[in-house]
Amino acid sequence: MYDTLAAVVVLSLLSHAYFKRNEPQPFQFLGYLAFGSTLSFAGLVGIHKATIFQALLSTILYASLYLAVLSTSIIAYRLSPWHPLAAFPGPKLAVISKWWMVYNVLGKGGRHLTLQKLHNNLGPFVRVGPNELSINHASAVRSVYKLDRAVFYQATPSKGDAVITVLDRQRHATRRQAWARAVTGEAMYSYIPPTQRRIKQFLEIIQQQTSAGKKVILDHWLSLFFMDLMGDMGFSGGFETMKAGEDKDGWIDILGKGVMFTAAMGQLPWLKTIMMLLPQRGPIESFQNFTHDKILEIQKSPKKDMRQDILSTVMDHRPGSTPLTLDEAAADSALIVVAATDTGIQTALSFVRYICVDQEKQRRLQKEIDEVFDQTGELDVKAVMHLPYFDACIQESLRIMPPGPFGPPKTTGETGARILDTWIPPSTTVHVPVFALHRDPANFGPLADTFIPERWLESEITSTLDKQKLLPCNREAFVPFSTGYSSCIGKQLAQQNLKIFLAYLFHAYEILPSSDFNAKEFDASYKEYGLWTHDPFKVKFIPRQ
Ligand code: HEM
Repeated sequence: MYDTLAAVVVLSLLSHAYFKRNEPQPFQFLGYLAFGSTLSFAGLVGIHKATIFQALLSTILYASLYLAVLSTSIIAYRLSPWHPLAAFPGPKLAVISKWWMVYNVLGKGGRHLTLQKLHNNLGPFVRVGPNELSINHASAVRSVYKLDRAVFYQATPSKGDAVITVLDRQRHATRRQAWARAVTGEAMYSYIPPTQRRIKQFLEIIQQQTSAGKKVILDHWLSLFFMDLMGDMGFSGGFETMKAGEDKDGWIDILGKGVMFTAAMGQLPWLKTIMMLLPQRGPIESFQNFTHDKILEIQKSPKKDMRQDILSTVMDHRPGSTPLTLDEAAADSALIVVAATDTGIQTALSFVRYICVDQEKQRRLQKEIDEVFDQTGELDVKAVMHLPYFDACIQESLRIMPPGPFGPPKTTGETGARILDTWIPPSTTVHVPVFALHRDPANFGPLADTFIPERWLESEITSTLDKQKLLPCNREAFVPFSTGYSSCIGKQLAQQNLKIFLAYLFHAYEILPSSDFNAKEFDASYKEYGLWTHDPFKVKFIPRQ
């Protein structure tokens, strides 16, 4: 008996040594466990002539002992001075298990603040997982962002890869070229007329709500606006949520939950194999049906009739490149909505949130914007792209509340990497905590938590405002769109959408927060789940003369 128990302990320790190098998939591990248990059961019955009941009990005992020793050995190793990341400080629970991060994302929604606090206390390198480091330093940004993507991205709940989840660099580059054709250069300008049509519709709704004396829940209408807009740009139409006054299919909600799911499960990518077995019902299924129909529509349409939308351009592969599979096209379709809606909503919301509480800033902004509208109310789209104060307000909105507060996770791969003159061992996941970086006084001065667009205007820093308070303004530490080979390909399109939308809005209305608005409470309501959630934001629109 004792010999067998000792053998189980040795087997556990040996399998830990093996799994450290060859991490098994969940079903593979269960397969090993089932195989071992079957051997034990058969041996007990066949060789030791045990009864079935005795054999079953003993097998359960051996399996439990095996799992207990394996877990203890893993935890002891992670906490030990022999672990390659032992020199980096971090919370014990984070060092032991990735579930610490999952809890901080799903359980608390306060990961952005947890990371900020940890860095304030422990310095630029913090161990936030058994094999993961958070690196909060402006000079680390470029070295981190040029590394390969971590397996985090493989947790996305879809069968095929979207451009954003492709790990292979060459395949990613080809997919990215197709996206570049769809959302940059000439293509970008073709989206201006549909954008203006949607803005007109949005303004009409605001007018109706305002003349009926209603307060407007801005985030609700922003969600519908960006959803309809991306329906037009992405698929040549298909969403009419503003008209309905609601997202009746629940797609915004479900795609947001998909991001939350990835943010949490990306910590445990092995869980995807299990999750994918669950039946996908409700909004996710109806969204998949929608994209499936659009994909077939594009596949069937003759080339000369190709529509000018993101999906058809992304699917229009060039000679020599592999066409997208149906699953890949479906994954890119979801990305069109995920990448562009919530990021747009959150940026526009932060912009309005900070401008509407400060009349001086709002008047200065409107003065600048009014100059690019003619007498008939027509906007000079080219000119609106080059308004310095407007630009500074958008930068500041993206700095203070970056729509992607957790930086893209990368891996040091098989070779390891040198970051900030520190050697990071192979197979370490590293990321830059964007929220903490953007709010760090080392990068944005003592008023890093305050919305001050002037910090982006060099002329103002040297003249009117107190230099001490606004400097430094470290552009290297400003990464709302990420940077490097996998940075946001839609950056310019995003800025075009936001500028045209916000220019029309502030040209037509003076915007005030509702009388019960409490800035402190509202800001404290922000929770980070890979994307932001917060309390509703109600505003009053006052038509301008
Ligand atoms: C304010 C608005 C936006 C922000 C702040 C933003 C931010 C980002 C960030 C941080 C990434 C890198 C994510 C990662 O690597 O995990 C990214 C990637 C991406 N974004 Fe955006 N984005 C915005 C709008 C858009 C728009 C309008 C589009 C196009 C319709 C778009 C398309 C993409 C795509 C396709 C990628 C993946 C790029 C690649 O894998 O090479 N984004 N975005």
